[in-house]
Amino acid sequence: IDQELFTEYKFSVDQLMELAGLSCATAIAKAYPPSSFTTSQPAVLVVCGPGNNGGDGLVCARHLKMFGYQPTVYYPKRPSKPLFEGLTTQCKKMDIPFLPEFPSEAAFIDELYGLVVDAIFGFSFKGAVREPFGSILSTLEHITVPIASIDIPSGWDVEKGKADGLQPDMLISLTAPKKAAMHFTGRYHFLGGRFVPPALEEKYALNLPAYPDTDCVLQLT
Ligand SMILES: NC(=O)C1=CN([C@@H]2O[C@H](COP(=O)(O)OP(=O)(O)OC[C@H]3O[C@@H](n4cnc5c(N)ncnc54)[C@H](O)[C@@H]3O)[C@@H](O)[C@H]2O)[C@H](O)CC1
Ligand SMILES: [K+]
Repeated sequence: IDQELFTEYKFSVDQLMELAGLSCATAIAKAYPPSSFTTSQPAVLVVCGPGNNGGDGLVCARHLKMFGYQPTVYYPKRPSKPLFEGLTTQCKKMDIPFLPEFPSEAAFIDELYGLVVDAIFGFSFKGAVREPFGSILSTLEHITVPIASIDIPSGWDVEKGKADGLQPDMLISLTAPKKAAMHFTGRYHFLGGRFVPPALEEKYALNLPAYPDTDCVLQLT
């Protein structure tokens, strides 16, 4: 589906990433309004990985800032491609800080942030997790503040999930929930990425639920 959106339907990655990231920020604003934060500021740590899932995270961070949150980004592996360089510059010019190092202890994250956005890996994650992401995921497994995962909880097999892996409080499935979403036990499951043309939806019998009027997200659970 992802391939066909680009090759047959002539969407650019930038376009879909913008809609995906906007969906994520919108879903987060619905589940965790700034007034629900117990930290002095609605501070959000957005952890971005090396692929398009990380790009969704950068877009999400920019929209969160627009929505009145205080996002901070951690982006350790930055591809040298205009798309990611552009998204990084846009965030920096929005005064979104980029952490030089990942907090060494889970307690530091709990103290400073009210929410963590997991934009590390999406549907292309495979095999055993490589550094620096192994240590990052180990730390995230021990935090107590909620985690909102973009598309798939990072480190999970896209179909089988990972019983002893990250257990996010929120999942924002993009385009359509992946099979692993069956193993999601958190409080909020949203669908985002309202960009699938009806012909493509029919071809793969996606059977997507209807989004409410003009909304870019739909709460599933
Ligand atoms: N059509 C859509 O639904 C859209 C989805 N988007 C988002 O894109 C991701 C998928 O992006 P992709 O670039 O294909 O890959 P990932 O971000 O999932 O990760 C690839 C990245 O990670 C590295 N990697 C893979 N396995 C490992 C590992 N075991 N250890 C360490 N690193 C690993 C790999 O080398 C790559 O660098 C999808 O989920 C959505 O979030 C788009 O925004 C567009 C529309
Ligand atoms: K993720």
